[in-house]
Amino acid sequence: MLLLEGLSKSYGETRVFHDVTLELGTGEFVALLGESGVGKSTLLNCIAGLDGADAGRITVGGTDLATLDEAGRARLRRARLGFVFQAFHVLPHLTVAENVALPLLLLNRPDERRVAALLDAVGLGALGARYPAQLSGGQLQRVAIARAVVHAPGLILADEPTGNLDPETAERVLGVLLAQVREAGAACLLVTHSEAAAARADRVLRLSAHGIVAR
Ligand SMILES: Nc1ncnc2c1ncn2[C@@H]1O[C@H](COP(=O)(O)OP(=O)(O)OP(=O)(O)O)[C@@H](O)[C@H]1O
Repeated sequence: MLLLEGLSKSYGETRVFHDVTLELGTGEFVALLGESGVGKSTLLNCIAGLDGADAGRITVGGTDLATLDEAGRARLRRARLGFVFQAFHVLPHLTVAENVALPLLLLNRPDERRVAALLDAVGLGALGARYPAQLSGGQLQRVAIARAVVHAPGLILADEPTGNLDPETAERVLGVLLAQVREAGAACLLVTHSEAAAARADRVLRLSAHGIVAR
């Protein structure tokens, strides 16, 4: 589902990562660890086509991102990708339920039952009519997780999705991500500092300035 080959990225003189190679198959749940600032979020942004790598190749579902223009990358993101951003990026003028429904609307596949089921699954079943400003940080994080998986994407990129959650709630949302992997066959790359989250993964990798290695 995802193939990274010799991926390198610098910001000016600062090398972020170098020669990253990784293959992530359908139905695989992989945790990516690494020190703060080592480039984990930047790597996810490159995979999503939101940032550009300096060298190497990114293939998502058999498509080389370099062969797509901006509109093509946006289409690929919409159809195949679910992204849980570290900063959530929940839209403030939409309700919780509308935020979660958005990926389905963009694909012309509205499905209120699916939205309601996912809100229930992340423990927000009673809060669908609220606006983001009326939620806690951990609740916003769960909105972002429900939104990332609502359209059953083939590839889920999750940046610290349990960072603001208590252990029990964290376990619950990991279960939602795992269900997408185990039952819907998604591939999931989970960036985390949490050992509990890493323990649920099929493989645990570590990103350093030299590349990605198995931990
Ligand atoms: N737009 C940018 N311009 C310049 N440097 C940047 C930019 N974005 C990120 N960086 C730098 O690139 C490095 C990698 O940042 P990134 O956010 O990818 O790290 P991370 O591993 O996700 O960190 P954390 O675990 O703290 O979230 C950091 O040193 C950061 O300061």
